[in-house]
Amino acid sequence: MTERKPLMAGNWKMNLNHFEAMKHVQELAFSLNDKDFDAVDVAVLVPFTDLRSVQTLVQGDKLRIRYGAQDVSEHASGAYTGDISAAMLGKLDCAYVVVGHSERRQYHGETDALVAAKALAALKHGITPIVCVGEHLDVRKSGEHVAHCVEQTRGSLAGLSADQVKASVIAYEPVWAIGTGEVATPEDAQEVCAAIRAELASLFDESVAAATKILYGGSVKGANAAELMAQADIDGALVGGASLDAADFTRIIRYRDAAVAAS
Ligand SMILES: O=C(CO)COP(=O)(O)O
Repeated sequence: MTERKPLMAGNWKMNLNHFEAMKHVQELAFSLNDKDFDAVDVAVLVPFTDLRSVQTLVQGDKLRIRYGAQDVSEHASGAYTGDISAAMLGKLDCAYVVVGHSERRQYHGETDALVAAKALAALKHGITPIVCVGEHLDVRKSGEHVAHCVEQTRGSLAGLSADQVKASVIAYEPVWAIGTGEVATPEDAQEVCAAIRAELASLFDESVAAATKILYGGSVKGANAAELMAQADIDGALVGGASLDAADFTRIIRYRDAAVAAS
């Protein structure tokens, strides 16, 4: 039996200014209750410019919503114009930071080695990195998707200790399913998440494989969250578009209700 508490993380991407962020977090907090937070960890991953406002709101109102950023520098400090360090995110009490999202890999040329360095920087400051991996459509069509994602996982965790991997989250996001409405079937998502978990067992040991959360991301909505969450190796979701809608994000967080209704 798995003890992994599900995590539903909303990646807002480049949406919502700090005023809109506060309104959205308030709306989300209003629609969730203690039972939801007891069952599922809920996080919002917001633009840097929203962090301070979200922190003030979450701490002022003692909300159980966690928050974090969408990227972090691999460097500690210095002449890196435009970058934000893990120490800065730590000062804002960020619980999470996304590293290696496919959009950063695609538009900013991020490599597995850089992603691993960013994950290490986050961990050093007590921030959980959400390490993203996933294949493009051509790789999926060639049938190489499992090998590709396993390789990407290995590269993106290079240099992390067993304990550091346990303190991380891995997100499998097939690029062809992101923002397209094209969700991977639960079986497709499970296949890759299981392979990633098996890789953790072979890189480290069974305890690392059993403890590390693996999320699925790519067109997750209230309507499909339950069937994805029914898979043995899927421990939550990294949600883009649907996380901008408090009602739909709430349905995702309450995926168990949909599962009950369907049975
Ligand atoms: O990239 C994603 C989350 O990080 C997924 O985005 P969508 O949920 O909009 O497909």
